[in-house]
Amino acid sequence: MSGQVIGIIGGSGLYELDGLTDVRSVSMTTPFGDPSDDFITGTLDGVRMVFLPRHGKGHRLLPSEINFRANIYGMKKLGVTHLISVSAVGSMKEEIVPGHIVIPDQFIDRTNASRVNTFFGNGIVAHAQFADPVCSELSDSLYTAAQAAGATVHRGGTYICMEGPAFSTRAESVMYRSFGASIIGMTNVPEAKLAREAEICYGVIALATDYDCWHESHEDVSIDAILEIVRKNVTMAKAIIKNAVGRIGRDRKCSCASAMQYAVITDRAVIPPQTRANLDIIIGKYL
Ligand SMILES: CSC[C@H]1O[C@H](OP(=O)(O)O)[C@H](O)[C@@H]1O
Ligand SMILES: Nc1ncnc2[nH]cnc12
Repeated sequence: MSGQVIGIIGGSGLYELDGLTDVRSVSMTTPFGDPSDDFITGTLDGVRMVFLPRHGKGHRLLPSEINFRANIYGMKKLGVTHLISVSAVGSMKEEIVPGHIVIPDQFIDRTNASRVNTFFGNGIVAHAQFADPVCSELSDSLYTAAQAAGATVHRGGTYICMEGPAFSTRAESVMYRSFGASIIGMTNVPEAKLAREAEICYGVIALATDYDCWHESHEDVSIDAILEIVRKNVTMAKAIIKNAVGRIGRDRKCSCASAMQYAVITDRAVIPPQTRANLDIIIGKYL
């Protein structure tokens, strides 16, 4: 059994993983509240895995209702070193055709303050570096895994994260294109920020499902159209995950595992005991 533990957060249409052995369901409450659902742990090709459906089983949670902190805390507590987000996204570029896969390398955050996207506060201040918001090593593995699964895959691109739940207006969609966005979704930015704070490598497998509402010769985005593309591609998404598992190295050569080493500015002597206790699993080694 290898040292790495791979977490998968399944997005719209991915509510379970195939092929796991030694499967267990882990129910957890955290100092930050309840995760989206029970975590499913198991082994895939000799690698320990943890799976969580982002919106809960049966897709019960709005993007704004997801307790991202509890989800990432739970992943960290279960030993996850590499976290893969699987997400349905709108395409903001002609060449990213519905059915294609994108491995994004940048984000633009258009969510609002209703999303809690940090473990800090309550007497402790830290500022993580976020210039490169995904792990490039993990993203390389996802890219080659997607190619091996036969996907048409785009390496790099900017994911714009909107609040939702309503889809964008046409004016917003056109504006996001002028920002240079490649894809649009509602979930990945809080997750990426919290994964960085928890020193977990984070990478994204984004499945383009629609052209949002900017494309003059395509239908405006609808749930029907998204689900049709997701259903057609869920087997491929699972194949990409399976291929990726064998490609993710045991040794982390990236800087994700020490991302918070110099990030905490607060005088250790004034950190409230409860705040310190809540953060023990996340960055206790620096406190
Ligand atoms: C079901 S359409 C909109 C919904 O799908 C995406 O979710 P996820 O990232 O979890 O796959 C998008 O972000 C919206 O939450
Ligand atoms: N067009 C879109 N906008 C936001 N989230 C999405 N998820 C899938 N398609 C989307």
